[in-house]
Amino acid sequence: MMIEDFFSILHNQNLDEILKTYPIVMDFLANYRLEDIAKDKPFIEALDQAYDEILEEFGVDQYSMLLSLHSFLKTFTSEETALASVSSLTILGGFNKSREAENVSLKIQSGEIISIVGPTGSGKSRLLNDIECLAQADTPTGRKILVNDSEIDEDSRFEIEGKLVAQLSQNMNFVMDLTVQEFLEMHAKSRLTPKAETVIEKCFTCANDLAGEKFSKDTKVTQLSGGQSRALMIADTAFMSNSPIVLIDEIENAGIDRRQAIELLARNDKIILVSTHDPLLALSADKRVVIKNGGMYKIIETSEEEKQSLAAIEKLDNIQHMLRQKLRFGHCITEDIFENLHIR
Ligand SMILES: Nc1ncnc2c1ncn2[C@@H]1O[C@H](COP(=O)(O)OP(=O)(O)OP(=O)(O)O)[C@@H](O)[C@H]1O
Repeated sequence: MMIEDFFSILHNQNLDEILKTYPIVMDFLANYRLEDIAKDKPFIEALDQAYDEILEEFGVDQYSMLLSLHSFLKTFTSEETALASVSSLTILGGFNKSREAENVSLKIQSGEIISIVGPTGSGKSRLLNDIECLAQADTPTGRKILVNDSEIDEDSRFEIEGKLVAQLSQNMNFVMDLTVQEFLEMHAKSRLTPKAETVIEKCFTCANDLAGEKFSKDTKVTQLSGGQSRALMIADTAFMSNSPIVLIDEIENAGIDRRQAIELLARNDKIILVSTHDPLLALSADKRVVIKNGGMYKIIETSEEEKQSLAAIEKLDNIQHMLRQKLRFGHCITEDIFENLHIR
């Protein structure tokens, strides 16, 4: 749908017709306490009648309210389209650091979780970056990213880039001195999130569940620990972003419940790529890409045997977690801990 179509719809169609096609518009109206507005006229005419008080309260005039609804519809429908329309992502091989051809290409279907493994400095983040910018043989690796088997032309590449991909990177540095509540409100507003208050509450509760140490809504985001800010961003991405592709760079250092985080992010048939050194995460994925010297070297499908080994890995992981907690809370590591675990 073209942008100007919405203008003509908003000018010419009665609100009840618009609501039939776009029920989400009710959320927009509710945000401005306009649920009771007359529905048997076009929006601007209905506003004309009795809503001066509300307009004044929100500090907007009728025209800016119209623009706001227009951009709400535009964002909502384009995100819905982006989400609905990505059924696969294909990475066509380019070159490794020695300029040898990568003889591997990978097609990822929606709903799949892919891990990326390889030594430090081998090129895992580079692969994520290629996907984030929807590379078209114009990055150091020469890789090409296809969406639904098609190349992406220049215009749509920059238009869809931000909507298609959400990235959680290793360093979450907040520059603005906002509280957690203000930060979530700002995101909800900029993404025109329907039912913003409920979603903000969900994000906050979920971030606190994921993070080892609790924080409050009044905590400044600049004061959150690495793990807490990562947890906040994961919850934010899970509940407020409609991007069909989520890229995660090394979640293991974050001090949060990693598997819970991945499961949360993988809702709604999203494509998830996670770069990791963590066996638990690597084997929780459907497939893993092994990176060597900057190139995709192998794709390994997680076998049944490997999946069954996850229970044992989880036990080891719990032991690590228990040791970490003991150290964190000032306890000493003694022989009897290992004897009780039958490790010695
Ligand atoms: N195929 C390639 N061609 C040229 N340069 C590459 C290629 N792959 C990776 N690089 C470069 O190698 C460097 C290290 O890569 P990257 O940061 O992706 O490694 P990593 O595996 O994520 O490391 P870590 O595990 O330490 O986070 C980067 O400068 C990256 O741009």
